[in-house]
Amino acid sequence: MAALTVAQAEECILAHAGDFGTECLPLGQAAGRLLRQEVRAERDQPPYDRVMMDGIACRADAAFPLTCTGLQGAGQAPQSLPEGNTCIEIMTGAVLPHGADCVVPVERLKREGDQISLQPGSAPLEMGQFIHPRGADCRQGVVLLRPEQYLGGPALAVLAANGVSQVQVGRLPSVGIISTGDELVAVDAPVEAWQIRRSNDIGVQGLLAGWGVHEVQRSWVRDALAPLTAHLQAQLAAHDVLILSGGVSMGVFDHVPQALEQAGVKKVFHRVLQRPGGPVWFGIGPQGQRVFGLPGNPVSAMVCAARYVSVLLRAGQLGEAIRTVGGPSAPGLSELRLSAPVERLQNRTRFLPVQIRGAGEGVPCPVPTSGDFMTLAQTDGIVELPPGAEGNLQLPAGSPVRFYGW
Ligand SMILES: Nc1nc2c(c(=O)[nH]1)N[C@H]1C(S)=C(S)[C@@H](COP(=O)(O)OP(=O)(O)OC[C@H]3O[C@@H](n4cnc5c(N)ncnc54)[C@H](O)[C@@H]3O)O[C@H]1N2
Ligand code: MOO
Repeated sequence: MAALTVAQAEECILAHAGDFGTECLPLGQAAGRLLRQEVRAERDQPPYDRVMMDGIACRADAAFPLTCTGLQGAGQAPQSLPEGNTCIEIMTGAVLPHGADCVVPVERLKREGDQISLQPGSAPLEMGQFIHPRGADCRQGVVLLRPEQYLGGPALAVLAANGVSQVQVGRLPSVGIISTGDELVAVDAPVEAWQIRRSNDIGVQGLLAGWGVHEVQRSWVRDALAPLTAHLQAQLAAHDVLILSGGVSMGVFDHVPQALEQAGVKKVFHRVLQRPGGPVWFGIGPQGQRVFGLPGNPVSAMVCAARYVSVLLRAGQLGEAIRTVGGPSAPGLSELRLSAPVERLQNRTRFLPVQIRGAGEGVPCPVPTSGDFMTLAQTDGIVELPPGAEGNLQLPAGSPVRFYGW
């Protein structure tokens, strides 16, 4: 099978993303999730004519001085303004008293006993001033949130304000992250001169945490077909999604594709026209598990997780019926402008690490090879540079490019 373009790989992932299902969560646990229900306004918002300033409520055509006949705070049932030149002392958030049609802030008033007059030079009263009318924000029954909505702070506040205490959201998958490679040792183990510490697995776990996925198990297996196959079978039984790193290129110890096949995982694609991360692998397990084989080089592993695993997670949380586009599961900048010219590649997509500067500018932070990952920690993500044509590889400063954060 020929290598796919990045767009084709994304389409394949979307077509095979399936549906992680829906779950009902108490509002306090729903932050960062994707909504899978429609939410309508429980009542008009604000639900009553709401006083916007601490001061008095009166009639706009009343003649000062006014006689103050009562005090009404927020959370109290509305009083009635008596006939004549009267007012009620009122607090922000209170219901407008019956019969009143304007509010005067306390800074504009002088008080002597129960007699209230206007400060000299105060503007004339206008009907409706400092009153937030019932229904001005929204009318009862209008659609406020739709499926696919990211539940950040403002959306959670809307849910709470409308009495939604239990919310239908996309379920998150359980993920197994598997490092392969005989050279890899644990972070806290003694390390020989010919060994390296494994870092891709925790790096991928960090990305998953940023997308709200916390049910994660990390494991390691050596480069041998039989143990790899057995480990894959066990991990497939335990998780909805597997993310492997290493062993997907052409070395004699790169057993991952064969072991996946033996474990019943059907290949959807292997290799994408991109750098880094070209050897990336994706397939479907016997019970519909989604399986990624990320190339082992650390920059490649991060790039492929940021670009492809993010697409699967978002799509699987939304299900086929409601999802419209792929992309990162959390909102954020999705397009940057390049701060400097960059070179595209011919016939393949280039993923370039960047720092975000100011309002949506991406500063290129190229790394010499996909094994140089120490400076990646100073970057915010990658931009996707589509292939360029021969003789026209340079992309000028200011060009808009798609951004994937980490
Ligand atoms: N003859 C060819 N050789 C290679 C090709 C190719 O097309 N033909 N592709 C190269 C590219 S591109 C990449 S990327 C790598 C991908 O290789 P693998 O996925 O098989 O990964 P490994 O060989 O197992 O490891 C590569 C590199 O990454 C280090 N590594 C692996 N896992 C981890 C981990 N969990 N934490 C930290 N570092 C890890 C590993 O030690 C190697 O140095 O293949 C090229 N070769
Ligand atoms: O994914 Mo490889 O460089 O393209 O390291």
